[in-house]
Amino acid sequence: MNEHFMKRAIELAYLGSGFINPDPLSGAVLVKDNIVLGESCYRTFGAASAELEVLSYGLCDLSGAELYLNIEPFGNKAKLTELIRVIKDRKIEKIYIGIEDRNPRKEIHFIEELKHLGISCELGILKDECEEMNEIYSHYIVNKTPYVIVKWAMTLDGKLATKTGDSKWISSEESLRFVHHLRQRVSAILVGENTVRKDDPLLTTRLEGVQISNPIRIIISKYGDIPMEAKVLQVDESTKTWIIASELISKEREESICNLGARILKLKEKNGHIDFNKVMDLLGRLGIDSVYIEGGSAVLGSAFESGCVHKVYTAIAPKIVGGNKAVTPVGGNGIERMNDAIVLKRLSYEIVGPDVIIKGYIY
Ligand SMILES: Nc1nc(O)c(N)c(N[C@@H]2O[C@H](COP(=O)(O)O)[C@@H](O)[C@H]2O)n1
Repeated sequence: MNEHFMKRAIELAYLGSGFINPDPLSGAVLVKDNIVLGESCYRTFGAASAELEVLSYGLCDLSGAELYLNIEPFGNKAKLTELIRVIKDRKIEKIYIGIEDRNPRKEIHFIEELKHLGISCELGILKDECEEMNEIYSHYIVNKTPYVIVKWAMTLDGKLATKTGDSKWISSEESLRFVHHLRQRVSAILVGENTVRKDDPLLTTRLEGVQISNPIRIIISKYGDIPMEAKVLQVDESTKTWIIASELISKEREESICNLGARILKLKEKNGHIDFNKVMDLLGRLGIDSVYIEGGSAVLGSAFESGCVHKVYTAIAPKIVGGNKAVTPVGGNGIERMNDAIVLKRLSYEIVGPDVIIKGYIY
């Protein structure tokens, strides 16, 4: 039964995806005598917490009730003190918490405070699910650099496109929908200028029947060498674009891109390249907690070589295109010995339509 209510808290928490970054996804379920009395989740950045909201429902007697939270409540001292006061006043008997808040600067240790008050607390129900849903928060709050997720779709023979560069579409409609759920979760989506030139992608989130939030579109383009009519340069309130360029970008290019509403972020070149770790440091400083890299091959090569990738998704479509010139997913210099290969950890597989989606972690 405990897992059942925690599952519901997780489900609710996911409704905040894309709307509350860099705060954690949090859901709350209030239960008494195995009956759900209230449910809430954190869906708007800066709004009241899910826990406080669920406890303020109605005037019914909550003594002996239990509260299910996917993550330890976060926030400043005043907010948490108020929450603890309400929990005590309303005589909540037990609190089940999925995972602790990893914030190294937290002002109140919520679980310890409750224990001092004699309120029972159980930590670790559905821990793995709770960890995964808040992996972005848990990373960013400690490191202040974005959590980096990469994804590519490839054919069964490991190609990103045919030898002519044709890549639409490798994966199925079902896989594409899966991708849009990933886009919804993150603060930024990143591709290289070659992908913009070849695919002219929109890089927005498109999901039917769901309120969507578009990630900021980030394009790595040293000299802003992308067509002015590219879809990613058509910017409005809901579709922001940032170009990461070299400080050597020409004044004219910079002006034309900025006139379209995109923002240019300039970094020093190192050996003719923009250092990926510097990109991540900069984005972290700008409050970007998560970056989802969709390619192409050169950008994925740099991302892996820089060591900044945390999580990988690969959609493998049951198609074979052949050709030595057909590009493969991860470019760059590559390694010499198989023993030095990056080996993904905590692997899982999912059949999505006709494709297989592999998920794994670098760390
Ligand atoms: N999941 C997936 N399946 C394929 O078959 C693909 N070719 C890609 N490519 C990526 O999706 C981008 C297109 O984005 P929009 O739909 O225009 O927003 C493309 O540029 C690749 O990054 N992905």
